[in-house]
Formats: sequence, C-alpha cells, structure tokens
Amino acid sequence: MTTTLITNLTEVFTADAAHTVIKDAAILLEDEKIAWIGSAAQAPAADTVIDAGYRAALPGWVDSHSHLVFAGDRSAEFVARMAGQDYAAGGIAVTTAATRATSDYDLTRLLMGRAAEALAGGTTYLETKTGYGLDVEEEARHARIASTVVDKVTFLGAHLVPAGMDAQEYTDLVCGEMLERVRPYVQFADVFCERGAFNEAQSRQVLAAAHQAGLGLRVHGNQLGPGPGTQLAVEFGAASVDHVNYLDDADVTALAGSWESWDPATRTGAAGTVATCLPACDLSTRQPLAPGRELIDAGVQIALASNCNPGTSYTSSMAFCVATAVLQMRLTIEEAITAATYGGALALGVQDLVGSLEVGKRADIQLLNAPAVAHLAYRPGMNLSGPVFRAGALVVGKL
Ligand SMILES: N=CN[C@@H](CCC(=O)O)C(=O)O
Ligand SMILES: [Zn+2]
Repeated sequence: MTTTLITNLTEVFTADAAHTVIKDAAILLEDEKIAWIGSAAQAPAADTVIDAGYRAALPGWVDSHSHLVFAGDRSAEFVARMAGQDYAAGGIAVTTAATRATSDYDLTRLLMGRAAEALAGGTTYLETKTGYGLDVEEEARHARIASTVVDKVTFLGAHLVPAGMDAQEYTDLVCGEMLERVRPYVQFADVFCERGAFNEAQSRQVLAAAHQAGLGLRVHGNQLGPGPGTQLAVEFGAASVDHVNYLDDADVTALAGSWESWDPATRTGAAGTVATCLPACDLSTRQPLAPGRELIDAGVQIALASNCNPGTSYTSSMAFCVATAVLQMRLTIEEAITAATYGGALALGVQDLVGSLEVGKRADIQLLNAPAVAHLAYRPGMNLSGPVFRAGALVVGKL
C-alpha cells in the first residue's frame, strides 16, 4: 500500500450530506482511495507529500448525461437557432448520417478526444449514450465503442425514428433485436419521450423491455414541452429523468414522492428518480431553465450534467453548468457542486464509489486554480481547472 498526502489546500468542499468545508486542509490517499481528510496541521505522515499550492479541492465532476459518440458538425443548425429557428428532434438525423459514415478507428478517436477534454475540465466519471446509430448494427457498434472509453453506457436507440421507418416498427426493433445486440455493452436504457420523438405508448414499451432485460432506466422528458416523460420515469422507477424543463405540479409531486424513503441527512434508504438539469442545453436551445431550485425545495434529489452533444449542448464544461445553476437557477454554490458530483453519482447508482470526498471513497479529486470553490460561480467563464486525480493518480496537470 502506498500513501500520498495532498496538502496546502485552502479549502476542501467534500460534497458530503452536510456540505462540509474544511479550511487549510489536507487529504490522505491510500492507493486509489481516500483514507483521511482534515486540517493540514494534523495530517498523518505519508510516503509522498504533494503540495497543492494553496488551491481549493472538490470531488471530480460526475457527468451523468452526454452523447459523445458522434461525427460531423451542426454549427449551421446552431446559427439558424440563434437567428430564431426552434430546436427540433429531426436534427439528430444529420448526426446519424455523419456518424454512420465514420470508421471504428475515427469514432473511437473522436470519443477519446471528448473524454480527455472532459477529464481536463475535472470530469472524473463519465456516462455517455448511443442514439446516433438508429439501426441494429450501428447502435451495437456505438455501444461497443463507448464501452471501451467511458464509465457507464446508456442505450438510446429510442432517440429518433429513422426516416422512412414506421414508428411502431422501429420501436419494436429497439425493444427486440437492437436491445439484445447492445445488451453486453450497456448498463442503462433511455427514451426520448417528446413530441417529434417517442410518444407515451412507445416510451412505455421501451422502458418495459429494457427493465425486462435487466437494465437501469433513464428518460429524456419534458424538454420541449409538457408531457408524460417525468411521470413515466417515476412509474418505472427510472434512475433519472433528464431535461425536466416543462414540469407541472403533478410532475414535481411525483418526483418528490419517489424520494419519500430516502433520508438526505444520512444518504440512506431507497433512492428515487433523480431530476437531471442540463443548463448548458437550456441556454443553447433557448428553453426555460429547468426548475432546479423548486425541485430541491420539494425534496427531489437533482443532478447537473453537461448533455454534451452536437445538437443542443456542445460543451462538456461542468464548471459552466455549475456557474449557470448558481447565477440563473438560484442554487447555492454548495447545492450546485453537490448536484454536479454526488447528484450525478446518484443518477448513475455509483454514489458509494464516487461523487463526494469521504473516507473509503475513490480518490477522484479536482483542484481549482483558485482559493475557494465559490470562484466557480464568482468568476464565470474563467478556466479554473487545475490538477486532477482519478482513483488516486494524478492524471491532469503537474504538482
Ligand atoms: N433531446 C434529445 N437528445 C439530445 C439532443 C440530440 C441532438 O439534437 O443531436 C439532448 O439531450 O438534448
Ligand atoms: Zn440527452
């Protein structure tokens, strides 16, 4: 066993249940795990001592929603949107055409580049989805490639009905042969339950088949208008419902109800459906920001994620999401960081492994080139990303 002490930290934001902040702190690592956190003055001896240079530390981001397996460019669509055109699900087809025409080698290289970009920004745990393949061979190929690069893979065959195909026929394919082929590579399945994508009956069919196949569930819900997505997610016990821009009182009540057996003070009990807010996407599509403040106040556990994809949110910057959540969604800095770390872990079911800095957890730690984590929102748009540790190893930057 090797011990490493990271010391001279101005503050450590742990993202534990009490949002504990330790000033003038140090963190002891034993191999890949956190063994001790406390005041630097009381730090135990270690084999190696690393001087953090009076930076603040926080957990690595857990980005629980992205679509990184893609090729091609949709900047023209973005330009048109900024000129007043509405976002429509149909844009997905443009990426599908470009991605289908890209080799395994190039697609892997593109995905690895995006994952490296996220890591450099402090993301130490990453989920990504399929959903630009939209036929059996391509969805299986994208799932296989994703499984070699990211931590969790979500099957999103139910992203868009491909041109020329009947919606019911395609839904049957997603729930049958496609699901079977992607199954070895994925842990979750998702459905884009929205006008222009999959309706309630089709979404139900997808969720039921994925559940039957033993997958965790997620739903893209209530992104472009009111709809059944959120309530379906709760009904099926989905790990998360993502977007949640257009919620009514019944949706919020259903989400809150799913957390009734969860004790937020001890973070124990039965987890409900995490509401994942995607503020970078909301800005890029000019949708109303998800009601993160109201959801937290109602007792719902929320996550913040990048939704990095070429259509609606071409950024993997979790720091940008955190700053937006504080400045525009009225979250406190502690709530926003916790949603982007522990909340993401909860949405992926890995909260015992990552998402907070606590003894026994994996040492996924990002340092900020700033003395306090508040700088993430206080200095929006500035690149404050410093050295990053993943599983106890320094993987970004030098110290
Ligand atoms: N809403 C559905 N899917 C993606 C966008 C996909 C695209 O436009 O390429 C999203 O999460 O925003
Ligand atoms: Zn998405």
